Amino acid sequence: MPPGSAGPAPAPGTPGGPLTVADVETAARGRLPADVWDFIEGGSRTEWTLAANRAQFGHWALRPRVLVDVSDPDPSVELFGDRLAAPLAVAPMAYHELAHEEGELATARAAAAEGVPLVVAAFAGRGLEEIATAAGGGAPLWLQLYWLGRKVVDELADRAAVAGYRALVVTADAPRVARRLRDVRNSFAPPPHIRAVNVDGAVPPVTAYRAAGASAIEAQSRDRFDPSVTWADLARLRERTRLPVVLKGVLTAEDARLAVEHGCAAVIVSNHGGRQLDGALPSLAALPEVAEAVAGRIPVLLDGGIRHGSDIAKALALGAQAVLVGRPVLWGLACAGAPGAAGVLRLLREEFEEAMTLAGRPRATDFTRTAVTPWPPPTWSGAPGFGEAIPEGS
Ligand SMILES: Cc1cc2nc3c(=O)[nH]c(=O)nc-3n(C[C@H](O)[C@H](O)[C@H](O)COP(=O)(O)O)c2cc1C
Ligand SMILES: CC(C)CC(=O)C(=O)O
Repeated sequence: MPPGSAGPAPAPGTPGGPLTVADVETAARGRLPADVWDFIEGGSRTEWTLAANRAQFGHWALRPRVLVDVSDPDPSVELFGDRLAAPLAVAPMAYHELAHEEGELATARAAAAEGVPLVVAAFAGRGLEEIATAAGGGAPLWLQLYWLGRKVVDELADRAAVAGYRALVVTADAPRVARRLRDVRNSFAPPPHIRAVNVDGAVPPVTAYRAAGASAIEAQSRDRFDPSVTWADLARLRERTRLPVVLKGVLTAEDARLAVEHGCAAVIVSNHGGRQLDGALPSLAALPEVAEAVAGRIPVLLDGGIRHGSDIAKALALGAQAVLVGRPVLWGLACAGAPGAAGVLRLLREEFEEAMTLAGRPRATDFTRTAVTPWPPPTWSGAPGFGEAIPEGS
């Protein structure tokens, strides 16, 4: 069944529509071909990191304050000179047309409707200029880059600046794409009509790497990603562009300090949604050490496993200024195109606003370290083990 062929499912916020991100996930599953579902949903190798990302939110509890005036909660935050409606952005994801035929154009409209940034992937299926037109100035756009050689990176960076993008996001955790067993079993390749148009010409289409018993995406990355890049390349890019350069895929204090020293405008604490180094620590677990190392010098963002407004609150309390959300946006797209993706973003913002109100923290910046406590308390015997799975849909 091609995506969207069953007609749109109700978007979150519409009568009878999904009430949670988990509801959207369930609805999306029935609407996507099995191999596309696996590509979106899956992680690398044993998928331990994928599960641990989610589980880690269950190891912190919110500490609500009472009798605070919460009559006018304000979830907005500022990043790179733009005011965001919530401390939320759409994480970069390749090939949105896998979820909906309008692809990134629909996502751009959704982000604009909700007033949050969209990070456009280097492997987007639509031109970065037409995505900017679809956003219509309503959403700040940031462009994600892979190390595809200096010429490609420079050209994309220049095009982004001309098209009004507000930042570059350099993904550092993928010298090549990890082995994702679901994609290997499915011999996964995107269908030929879905093309990474912004890098076409410079990179052979992913379908050229289609082979039985292999992931075409992994094969393409082994052929075309440059695994020799270092901090010096990042510094060179930063000197060359006037856009802020954000480093995505930082999980340690050491790399956070280097990112600051090399002039990064922000770091994104991320393990690529459990799709790269399996066994890497969950992003929420890495957040406190990164925030401490950065010490307020640049913004710290986080992605991986954000599924509830309370997850956003916990991430902010542990040192993030904002979070990015990945898969849920594709689920929303698969269900109902732009309104579906917008509905997911709105749901997360509304849940976050509720958490602010009920936790007695009326501004996003009120979620400081005292807003959370480890759970269960470390002294408890029989505390669940680190990384223990939490129930499906929680
Ligand atoms: C289908 C899919 C494609 C992705 N493509 C990219 C990409 O092209 N570049 C990138 O930096 N990260 C990519 N990511 C990782 C996301 O940016 C993000 O780190 C991750 O999805 C966050 O976790 P979450 O899905 O649990 O919210 C992708 C993730 C998914 C699910
Ligand atoms: C085209 C791929 C490299 C996209 C990606 O980063 C991912 O699937 O996680």
